[in-house]
Formats: sequence, C-alpha cells, structure tokens
Amino acid sequence: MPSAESKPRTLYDKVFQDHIVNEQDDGTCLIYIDRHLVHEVTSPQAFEGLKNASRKVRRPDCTLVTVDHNIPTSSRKSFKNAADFIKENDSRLQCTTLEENVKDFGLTYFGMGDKRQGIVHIIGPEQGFTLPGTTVVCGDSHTSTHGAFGALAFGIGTSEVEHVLATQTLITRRSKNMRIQVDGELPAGVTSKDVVLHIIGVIGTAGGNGAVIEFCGSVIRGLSMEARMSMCNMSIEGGARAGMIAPDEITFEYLKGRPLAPKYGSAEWNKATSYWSSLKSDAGAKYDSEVFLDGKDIIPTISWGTSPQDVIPITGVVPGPDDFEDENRKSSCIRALEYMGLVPGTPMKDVVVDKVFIGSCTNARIEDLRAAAKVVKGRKIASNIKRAMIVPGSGLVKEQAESEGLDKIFTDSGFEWREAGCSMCLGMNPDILSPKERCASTSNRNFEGRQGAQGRTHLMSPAMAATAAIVGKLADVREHVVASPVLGKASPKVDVQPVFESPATEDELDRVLDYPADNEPHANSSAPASGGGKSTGLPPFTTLKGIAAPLDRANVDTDAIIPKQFLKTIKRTGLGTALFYELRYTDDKENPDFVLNQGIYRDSKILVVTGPNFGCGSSREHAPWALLDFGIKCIIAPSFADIFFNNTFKNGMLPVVVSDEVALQQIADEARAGREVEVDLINQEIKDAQGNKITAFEVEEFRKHCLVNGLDDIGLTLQMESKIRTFESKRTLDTPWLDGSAYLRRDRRGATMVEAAPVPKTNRGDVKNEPLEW
Ligand SMILES: CC(C)[C@H](C(=O)O)[C@@H](O)C(=O)O
Ligand code: SF4
Repeated sequence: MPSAESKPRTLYDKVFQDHIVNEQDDGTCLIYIDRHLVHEVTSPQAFEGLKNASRKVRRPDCTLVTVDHNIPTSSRKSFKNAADFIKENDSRLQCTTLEENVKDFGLTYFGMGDKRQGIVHIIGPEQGFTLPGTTVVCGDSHTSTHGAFGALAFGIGTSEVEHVLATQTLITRRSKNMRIQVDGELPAGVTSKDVVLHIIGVIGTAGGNGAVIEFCGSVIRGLSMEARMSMCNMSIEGGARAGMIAPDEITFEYLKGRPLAPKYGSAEWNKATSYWSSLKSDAGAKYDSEVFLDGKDIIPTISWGTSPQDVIPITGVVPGPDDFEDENRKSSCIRALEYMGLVPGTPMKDVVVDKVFIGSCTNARIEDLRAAAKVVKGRKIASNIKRAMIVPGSGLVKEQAESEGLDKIFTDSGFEWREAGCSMCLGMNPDILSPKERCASTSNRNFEGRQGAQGRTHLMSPAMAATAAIVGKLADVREHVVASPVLGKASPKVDVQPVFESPATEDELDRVLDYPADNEPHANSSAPASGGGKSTGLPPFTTLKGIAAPLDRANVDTDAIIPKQFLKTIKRTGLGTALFYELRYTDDKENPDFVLNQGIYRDSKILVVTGPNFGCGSSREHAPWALLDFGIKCIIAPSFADIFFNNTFKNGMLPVVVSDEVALQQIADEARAGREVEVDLINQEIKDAQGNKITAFEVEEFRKHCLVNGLDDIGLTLQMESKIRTFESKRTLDTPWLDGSAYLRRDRRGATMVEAAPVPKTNRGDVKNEPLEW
C-alpha cells in the first residue's frame, strides 16, 4: 500500500508512484504492469521476438488475449474454427498465428468460439480484469478506455508488447498532469460521447500531448461506468497518454461479481475497496494544465472533417477555412472539405448519410445499444440508408442485448445484427465503406480512409447514429426522441459465475517471497527462463547524414503513414512500399506530386515535417517500421504524438523535436533545396551539408544511451530481475487480488505458471468445459 507523502498528489501521481520498480536519476522509470491485454494485430512480431530470444511470458496470469480486429462479424452459427471461418488470407494468418502463440506460451485466450470474446477494451472491464489502481497496457491506442476505473492505462507499440510479455514491466517517464473538469448538468439527449467530442474540439488532437488527463467534476461523477469508458477511450484522440477517472461507488458497483474482481463481501474485496477509495487527487494537487467546462453548454456533437478535432454541434453549419485562424488548420480544412465532399455553410442536418455503424470500443457496450434501440424502436431506417449495422462489443454484450430483445428491435427496423469485433471502426475485416460513402459512426476516428478507402466518417453518439439511420441524414436526436435516451440504467452483470480463489495463506506468501532470486543477467543467456533469453540488439545510431524530404502537414496520423490493410502482416519488414500509401499512390499508380515519389527524395533518410503532432492516432508500430523500411531513420517535427515517439526509439530511429519555427524552416529549406542534412546525435545538433550547425536539440539521456549503443531494452530490463521480483512479492502481499485468480490462476509454489483452469458454463453452443478454445 502506498505510503502517504506530504506533497498533494494527483490520482495519476499516486498510481504511477505505486508501480515504480526502479527510477534512474534522469527520471526514466521502470514500472510494473498489472494487466496486459493482447490482440492479433500488434502481437505476432512480439511473440516472434520472444521465440527468437528463447524468452517466456513472465506473467501469463496477468495476460488476457482475444481476437477482434480482423474477424468477420457474420453469423457464427456454423463456426468450427478460425482457420476455416476466416476467408481472407492475411486476416486468417494473423488470427491463427495468435492461436498458435497462445498455445505455445500458455496464455488465456477468448477465441471466436467463446462468447467472452470481443473488442479487447470491452472484455477487460467486463471480466473484472481491469481494476482500479492498476497499470493496464495493450498494443492498442484505445487502452486509455480502462482509465475509467482509476487505472493508469495506455497503448503501447509492438516492441513494448514484447517487453511487457518478457518482463511484465515498461520503461517510461512521468507524464504531465492535465485536469478536465466538467461541472453542472448535461441537457437531455447529450451523452458522454458528446462531451468527449466537445472536449477534443476545445483542446485539439494535440491538446493532451505528453499528459495524462484526469476527468472530473459533477458531470463525470454522474456518469455510469460505461459512459466513463467512452470518455476515457477517446482521451487518445485528444493526444493524451491516458485518461483517468477516480474510482467511486459507481465503479465498485460495476465490479461486484465480475469473474476476475475480488469476490464481493470477502476480506479481499474490503481491502481492495479501501485501497481503491484512496485513489483520488489530493486537495491542492497541482496540474500542468486545466480546462473547465459547463455541461449545460454541450449539445449533441458530431464531426464534420477528417480529424477528431473537427467537431461541431449538430445545429451548426459546415465550417470553411475562414473560420480558422491557424494556417495549418486552414489548409487542413480545405483538404478535409474536399475529402468529405462538403461545402462550407451547409447545415449539418442537411448532410445525407449512406451507412450507419453502431459499434467499436467507444460505443458498443450494452448501454450504447439500449440508447440506440430506444431511438429506433418501432421505426424503420430511411430508404436511402444502404446499410445499417449493430456490432456488439463482445459476445456477452450481444447475449445481454438479445435477452432484452434489443436484437429484435434493431432487425425489425432494418439494422443488421452482427457478431462482436472491431468491424467497420477500421475495416480490417470485410466491413468497409465504398469510396465516397458517408457513414454515421459511433467509432472514434474519422481519418481519411479509416473505414474504407475514400470513405467519409462522421463521429457521433449511438443515439445520434440511430437517429441518422431513421432520418437518412445527420440529425438531432433531441428532435426525434423526447427524453435523454442514455443515462440511467446500471451496467449489466456478465453471467459468468465468478470462480473465487481463497486468499493466499501466510505459508504460500512465504514461498513467493523466498523463491530463489536469479541474479544472473539474462541478456545473452541461452537458457529460456521466465524472462531470460538472448538479447537481440539494434544497429547503433550516432550520426545520420542524407537527403531530407520536406512534408508540410499537421496532425499526420498513423493511419495515413500506413493504412490498415498493411497491418495484417506478421513481420516487421517489407512495409516500405506501403508508406503513406493513400498519399503516394492514386489507383495504384505513383502520385507524382507526393514528395517521396520525386527524384532524390526517393532515397530520403530523414523526414522534415513542418506541422505539429506527427504520428497521432493508432499505436501501430507498423508506422515506424514502414518509415524504416523505406530508408527513413530520423523524423524532425515541431511535436510528436506520444506512442509514435516511443515506437521510433524502439526501432533504433530518432525523432527530433524542433519547436523553434525559424530553425525548423531553415531545415525544411535545406530539404526543399535537395541538400543533405546531418543529424548528429552525439553532439545533439542538426547541421547543413557543410557541417554548419542549424540548431541544437534535446534528447532524453537514457534514450540517447540506448540509441548510440544499439541497446535492446529487454536485455537491459532483465538485469533488474531481482528488483522486479521484490516488487512482485510486495504486490502479492499488498494487493493479492492482482495475482491471477479464477481462470487466470497462477501456481504460487514458485515461478512456474500453470495452464489456465477451465471455467464451466461459458462457451457458446455445445462446447463444454473447454473455455479457452485451445
Ligand atoms: C491496430 C491497432 C494498433 C490500432 C490502434 O492502436 O488504435 C487500432 O485499434 C486502431 O483503432 O487504429
Ligand atoms: S478503435 Fe476500433 S479498431 Fe481500434 S480497438 Fe477500438 S474498435 Fe478496435
């Protein structure tokens, strides 16, 4: 349990502090990870890395795996196995590779035959795997969702997935604290999705860069857990590392009876809730930035452009470039209007919709489906709507909805009732938009091409998307249903009987504390151990001189750096041809206007980006892999999105922040003139072709050390083995509920993990007593 410190701390400060395994003088911290969620897209290369280095998964009991991004959402009535069911080759390979990996590493897996399968951010909370005060990671940017429980939850790249699998820790630094307080009350028809879209409109997609947002105020306190999850989910769209909400009675109520939460009423539950209750910011705690909003000012909000910050009340009109002062925003606006096929001044309510998608990790929970059902009940979707889909977030959400008759309401009105998965949120499966189709979507990203090449996405709440389906145009829910359709009902309980493990006896704890410390550094050892194995290393980075390609864009998202269709690979290499795919090719032919298709820039080693927030959006490490495979090892920009920034270092690449506009323009001028630029990491300087210094730059000491020496993080972390073990032993004593229980149970008689124990009555259909699919 944390010791009280005199300086007032924020919720984030507390949770971060409680997880420090080691802190270096320069502020680099090794933090312990309590919960690791894994899915098929960002894990194959990580498991391959483990295999190559003969490493094991350190804590299978803290790891939960599912399949969600690639899978078809068509009926699974005849489902036998993923290999036969998934028709598309690359998707099938990615899913079957995951299935091999969970078998090889002994992990708990909810596959397509298990009704607990679903979008990774829906199943974690649903199972009680996500708990207050924990650190939660996943190779997925929307891991921020879990912060609704007062967890410190954030997305990581594939190299970090491998790091967590091998060591159960991460190397990171403290983030800044940002507070967003929403007081007052929300008007009828306004939901947490409207609130978060409104917030992103206020702070911008880079507004939370480098920070963890704490959402607070009376509006937030009044939200259900599901509504809170929708908000924290989209903190990443506001550029934040994570979003957090202090746990309270609503949180505890949600957790009661969840299979992996401490058993309600037990001594462990009482101990847990008393710790959880301490997880709130102290009075007088300092924030680096603060935003105060009044709930009454928020009305149903919708996106008009191609960035989540392009939002407007449904009562508004399509904006034009003159509505923005900032030059970057003016030019983004022109591009967005063209892409979206919209004319400034058009009332949003006049915009005709082709498809409706209700789903995703933002809004595919039972309350979301109830809200949408309330709107469509007894009505038919408009005749111009080509397709309207409901994709529940998990098999259990689907089952719950069916038990309430929601499926019938939806199908009667013309919606398709699908199986759980990410679906048209990013269209890695067959659910995509055709070019120029316009979609009312409850998802979280409206980037170009996100839901299908040239597809047009408008983000909104489930109630608003349902209203659009009925009206056939973007529409104001308040004009079509009387009262607030969402707030109210509590979250449903999953029907899985919790399997509760009695707390560990003193004897058992002694054994944990006493198990032999392995003091040998694991790097370069060939013996597979819980975290041991061979260190792989990276090519060192000292100085890089070469052609630099100029790119005059702001908020370049990772969907633009590499679109979803190229995420289906199980390798890290060969992605260079897919780099900036939509910008580089038109109808599969090179676009001569794009810089990387022009003369010397084909051999660029450096990318100079003049707009801020490069690499925002998804956590896909495929973005740096594609840049590297193309030949670009260094990106210079005024600012970067956090996850992308991290991911580059893990691949021996250097992202350089140059915030001085004059210096940045000077570098861009060198690039435009086709002259070489030199990035000297040793001296932390950028020079022109003649070796004249243009500017100095900052880089964190530890990261520089790793780059210059080509050091592999995992090898380094494994040298901390005894500290990690000490942390784990203390964690077992202080927060015993975090060691695997129920089907995640771990053998406490040493470091050996046992196969996950079966949980009866959880499978779909007639498959009994085989809960883990493998
Ligand atoms: C595939 C994954 C890396 C990605 C993410 O990190 O967000 C995806 O979930 C997305 O929404 O784009
Ligand atoms: S944002 Fe979409 S694709 Fe990404 S995890 Fe959520 S549902 Fe899946």
